[in-house]
Amino acid sequence: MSLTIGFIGYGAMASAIARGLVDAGVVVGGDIVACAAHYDALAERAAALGVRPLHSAVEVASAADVVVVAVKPHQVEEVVGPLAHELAAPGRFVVSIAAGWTLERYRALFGETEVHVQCTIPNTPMEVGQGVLIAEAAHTLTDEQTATFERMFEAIGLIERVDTAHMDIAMTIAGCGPAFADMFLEALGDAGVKHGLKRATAYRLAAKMIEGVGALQLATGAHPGVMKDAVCSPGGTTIKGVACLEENGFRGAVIKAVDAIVG
Ligand SMILES: NC(=O)C1=CN([C@@H]2O[C@H](COP(=O)(O)OP(=O)(O)OC[C@H]3O[C@@H](n4cnc5c(N)ncnc54)[C@H](OP(=O)(O)O)[C@@H]3O)[C@@H](O)[C@H]2O)C=CC1
Ligand SMILES: O=C(O)[C@@H]1CCC=N1
Repeated sequence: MSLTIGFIGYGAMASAIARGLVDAGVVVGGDIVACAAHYDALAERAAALGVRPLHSAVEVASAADVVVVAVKPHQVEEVVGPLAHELAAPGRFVVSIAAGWTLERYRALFGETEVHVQCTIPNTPMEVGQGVLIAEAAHTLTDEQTATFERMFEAIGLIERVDTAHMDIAMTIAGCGPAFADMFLEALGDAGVKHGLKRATAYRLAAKMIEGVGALQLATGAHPGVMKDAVCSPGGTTIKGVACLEENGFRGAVIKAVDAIVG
């Protein structure tokens, strides 16, 4: 794809997307430009992929065909607001990954200036081409820009379009969920070590198990309860652990964690 992709903010999520795009062959590192608050640290991080570090957001906005807004949500107004003129250049479009930012908020930010915007929420597994990208159903990309957007992100994950009203809950499941899954992975690793497994072995077993469970559910569409029942042999080992998780409010704790984010 002959495109320049610009990241305004090049932290954890932006660099995961960049790595995914380069490894998937969507672009080469030299087709990516980025800026951050601290130029020297950016230059070091960018070198890993051959990404071109720039000194300011306005330089990124002027150089890129696709501008990815990847600063913290509370910084979008201050950092991206003044760039409306550059972002409105013909052919250019914005992909926002900032939590809580919707098309309506960008419209208010840019006022009269017509900028093509697609709001999204990615997740960290994009780094290895196994991500999810929540995309707001309402957007202002042209058909051609939409095709470019889809070609870019389909290479590194599943694109799931949701209504504006469901952006926050979709973000919580797919965008925040990796941290919950990481905690589960870490806990299984600790338990494995407690019972004598090498840590690396325990993580490998737990990670592949989590990957496989996701793949099985996606392939069969089976109800998770049915999948769980298939593992629990009558009078067997698994049901003892399941009963213990129920006693400790495992599922309730997960639902409460989601409530804590979406309110
Ligand atoms: N992490 C995740 O899993 C996900 C994150 N997101 C969204 O992605 C965005 C970034 O999050 P994340 O990557 O985790 O955060 P990070 O803190 O890792 O990255 C933020 C980046 O913004 C840069 N920055 C700060 N101020 C400026 C500025 N004035 N001009 C240009 N760049 C600036 C920082 O620079 P420096 O490094 O020099 O300080 C850093 O590179 C957020 O909006 C978040 O909601 C969405 C989904 C998932
Ligand atoms: O924690 C955060 O705010 C970001 C948004 C979704 C995942 N990480």
